[in-house]
Amino acid sequence: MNDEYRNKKSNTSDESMIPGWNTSLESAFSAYKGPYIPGRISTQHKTVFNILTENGEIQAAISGAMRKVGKQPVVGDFVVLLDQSDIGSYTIVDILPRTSCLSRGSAGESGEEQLIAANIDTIFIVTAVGHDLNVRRLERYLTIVYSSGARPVIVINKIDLAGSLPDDVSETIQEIRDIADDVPVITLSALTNANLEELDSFMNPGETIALIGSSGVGKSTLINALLGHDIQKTLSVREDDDKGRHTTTVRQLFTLPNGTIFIDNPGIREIQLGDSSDGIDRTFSDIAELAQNCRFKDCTHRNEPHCAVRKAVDDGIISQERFDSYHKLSDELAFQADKAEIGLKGVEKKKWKGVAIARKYVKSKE
Ligand SMILES: Nc1nc2c(ncn2[C@@H]2O[C@H](COP(=O)(O)OP(=O)(O)OP(=O)(O)O)[C@@H](O)[C@H]2O)c(=O)[nH]1
Ligand SMILES: [Zn+2]
Repeated sequence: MNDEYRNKKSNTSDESMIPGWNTSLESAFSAYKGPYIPGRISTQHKTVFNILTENGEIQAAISGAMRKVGKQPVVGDFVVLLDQSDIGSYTIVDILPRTSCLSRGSAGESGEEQLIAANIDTIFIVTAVGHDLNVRRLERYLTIVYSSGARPVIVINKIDLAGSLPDDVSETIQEIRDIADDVPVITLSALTNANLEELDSFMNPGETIALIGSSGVGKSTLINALLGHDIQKTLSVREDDDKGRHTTTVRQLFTLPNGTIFIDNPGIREIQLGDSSDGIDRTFSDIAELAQNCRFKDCTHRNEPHCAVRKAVDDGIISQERFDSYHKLSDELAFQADKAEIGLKGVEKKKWKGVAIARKYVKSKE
């Protein structure tokens, strides 16, 4: 634990309750006179936000004026709240200037981009030795991070498995170091904690970090290792949802004992890259493997002669259901890609779990 930070925390004003609050925010906020307090969005619900303030964690919605102009805060935003705590109410009336914004953009005609999180200083791009380790994928993640304005750090997790894999991991890691240029590349194991301390120099008190990377690379495990607890247990908050039902949510913004702030939310987790064939190949690796024996390199396994995949279905090696589902998903992904839609809008998430949707374009931030 950083002593300097501990001292700062124990004897500063109430605003130190707002993780990441600093002097430039202070001066931006000083324009507000009256019953206003600052806060930071910690969790985003449909219309309500959880906000960390000097009065503790509160819930508020945005003002009508903000709604009218389409101003939407996201996790990590520093906001201005109209404090009507005497009547038990707070309203978000403004968003303080952002230092970075992580978004996924649609390349559609509207050019609309979907903001996911704001004011992230550093993004750990997490990958893992094994299937996920891929130079091209990392290049795309780097594009996202660069356009967000945050500083990228490449984290190669599961290094404990390196020795037991058939392929030469060290060669790929060297390739990654080559394309990474001056971006730090850290190899570690979130499971055994090997090399975990190499992340220390990127985790400064008061700075905000987010993790992006494919599902299963170990983002949760890494956060747990850094936190030293089981995060689900530590950070779950029981509260009422928009319909008044009790729910358990995991706080999306939290502070580590050393004062580093982490943002981990579904929107960030859903940033998955890769062209559609990538995702399909991962989900249907058996079919992808067989497809190497099809006569045509671009065989769609429908009508082409000498299709090894259809033969495997005929031979009962691959079930008809699996084959059908493969085609169904390929079609849907192709459709999605054509629309160049980024996001999971209108798609049942469950169905898509584990499938990397084509996220063809990453719009740079405004
Ligand atoms: N061998 C090994 N396994 C690991 C390591 N880190 C995580 N795992 C395992 O990898 C699996 C996935 O880890 P998670 O932390 O759930 O991955 P995630 O990136 O959070 O996945 P999503 O929640 O889907 O985004 C789990 O079974 C972990 O135990 C590691 O360093 N070494
Ligand atoms: Zn084929």
